Amino acid sequence: MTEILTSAQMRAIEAAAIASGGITGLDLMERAGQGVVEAVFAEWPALAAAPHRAVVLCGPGNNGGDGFVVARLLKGWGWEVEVFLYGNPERLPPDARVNYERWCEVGAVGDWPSAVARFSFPSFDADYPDTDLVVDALFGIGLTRPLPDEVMEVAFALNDREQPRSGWIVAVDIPSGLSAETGRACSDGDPDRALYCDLTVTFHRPKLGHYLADGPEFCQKLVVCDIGLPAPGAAAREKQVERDE
Ligand SMILES: NC(=O)C1=CN([C@@H]2O[C@H](COP(=O)(O)OP(=O)(O)OC[C@H]3O[C@@H](n4cnc5c(N)ncnc54)[C@H](O)[C@@H]3O)[C@@H](O)[C@H]2O)[C@@H](O)CC1
Ligand SMILES: [K+]
Repeated sequence: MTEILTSAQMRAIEAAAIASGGITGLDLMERAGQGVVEAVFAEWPALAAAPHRAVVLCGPGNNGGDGFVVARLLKGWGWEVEVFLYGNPERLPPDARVNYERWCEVGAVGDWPSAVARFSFPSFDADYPDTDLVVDALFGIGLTRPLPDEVMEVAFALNDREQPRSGWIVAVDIPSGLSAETGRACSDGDPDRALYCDLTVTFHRPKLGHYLADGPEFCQKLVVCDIGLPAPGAAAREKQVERDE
């Protein structure tokens, strides 16, 4: 049976693994980004066959940090990558900040008004070449309140599937706007206040929100990626082995 976690359980597992000294948050973030790229290439082999164009939307927390890793890795594959940050780079949490800096060594970061302009009609339609992949690294399991209006401006454009110029959309951990606990958009009643994705790549174990309520519709295909965290009960088993020796 698949084990499904709450956000709090996932945080506790990550914190325990980091505290044990076996792995750093930065390692986990790198593996998360690698897992997203691998899942994208496995899902759409044509994207792995030659460099394409991506837009990476990064948020103000560690989900955004995963996005900077994905951007750097895709650039390493020869892709053309545009990155936009919703938030203040000075206030990124430490691991996300490191990956922001690493990205800045190889590419530019647009601010959020530029992202809104990028996806506004009619410029989205007329002024920009097709994008093959949008990476949603805005909010993950840390989303605590409804998506801000300026983020929804971009999400509405991407959710409009009559305008297929954005290519495939991959969600890092969970589609932005969706509660990892309830599977509903964090909103005061608008069920569409989240980003509809084609592929969702989550880490270690699925979360409740991937399966409950509207979760499956927002996530579409769900891939669970191993980022090197211990399996449930592993710590207890290790202690048992120590006692037996
Ligand atoms: N070491 C780690 O903690 C790891 C975290 N990972 C990634 O980190 C994510 C969790 O990171 P965080 O806990 O930083 O959370 P998020 O990155 O999901 O978002 C938290 C940030 O968004 C802000 N926020 C929340 N709701 C908002 C709203 N409606 N409007 C504006 N700002 C809002 C919070 O104040 C905080 O700054 C996971 O989903 C996963 O993608 C992975 O890299 C694996 C390792
Ligand atoms: K996300």
